[in-house]
Amino acid sequence: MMLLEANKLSYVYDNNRGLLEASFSLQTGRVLALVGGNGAGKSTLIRLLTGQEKQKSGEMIWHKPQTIRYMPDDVDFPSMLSAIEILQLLASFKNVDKEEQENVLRRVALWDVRKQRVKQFSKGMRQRLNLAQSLLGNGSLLILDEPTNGLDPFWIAELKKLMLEEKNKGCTVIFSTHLLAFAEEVADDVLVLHEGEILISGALKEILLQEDSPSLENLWLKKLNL
Ligand SMILES: Nc1ncnc2c1ncn2[C@@H]1O[C@H](COP(=O)(O)OP(=O)(O)OP(=O)(O)O)[C@@H](O)[C@H]1O
Repeated sequence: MMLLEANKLSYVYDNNRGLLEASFSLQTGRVLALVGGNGAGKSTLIRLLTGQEKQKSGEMIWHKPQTIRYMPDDVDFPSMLSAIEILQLLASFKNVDKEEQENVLRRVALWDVRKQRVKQFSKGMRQRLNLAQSLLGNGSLLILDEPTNGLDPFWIAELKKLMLEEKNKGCTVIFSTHLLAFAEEVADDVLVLHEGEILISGALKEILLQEDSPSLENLWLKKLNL
């Protein structure tokens, strides 16, 4: 079932960079990877999808109203609060009960340190707390901005499992990443951005077959003539 259609979606900053006339569509229950190099436009697109910014031109048609759960890329938690206090605070906005808060903390292995101040957390632990808060609630669309940032290989593998669990519950997942192999392992669909424009978009397996490319990395390098 169609979830979203973007038609010539643009958000251009004063320096003429940003996202330029992006057109794509997304079906419900799919996992979409937004990939591309630094400055390609991934975060700009995520800001439009999450409603943090409004496009300057073009349109975004949601075929079904969505409750969005969101993992930002640079979260600054109040460092004097503990992990459980932060989660309780965020859970109160989403009407999530205590049991679910506890489950989520266990899922990201922060249960034992839940009473520690976030100030004492490593980068990866803060990122796992960020992941935990995004998993709270029942939003039908989960948007993750660079979720692998700061995670070690074990947690990258766990993240993959968590994302696929959400997909299996019927949730649509959109995430951005620089890790092309990770994108290939998790995503059904891919949107490759380059300098604000869409270079490749569609079902990943079909694209690789059509382009006769062994991997997304190979295809990306080929398209950029690198
Ligand atoms: N606030 C801003 N003002 C001016 N230009 C901006 C602003 N934010 C982003 N840009 C420009 O828009 C383009 C797209 O940036 P964006 O942050 O969306 O890229 P990205 O794909 O998320 O990059 P990265 O992988 O480095 O996080 C870049 O050229 C960037 O310089």
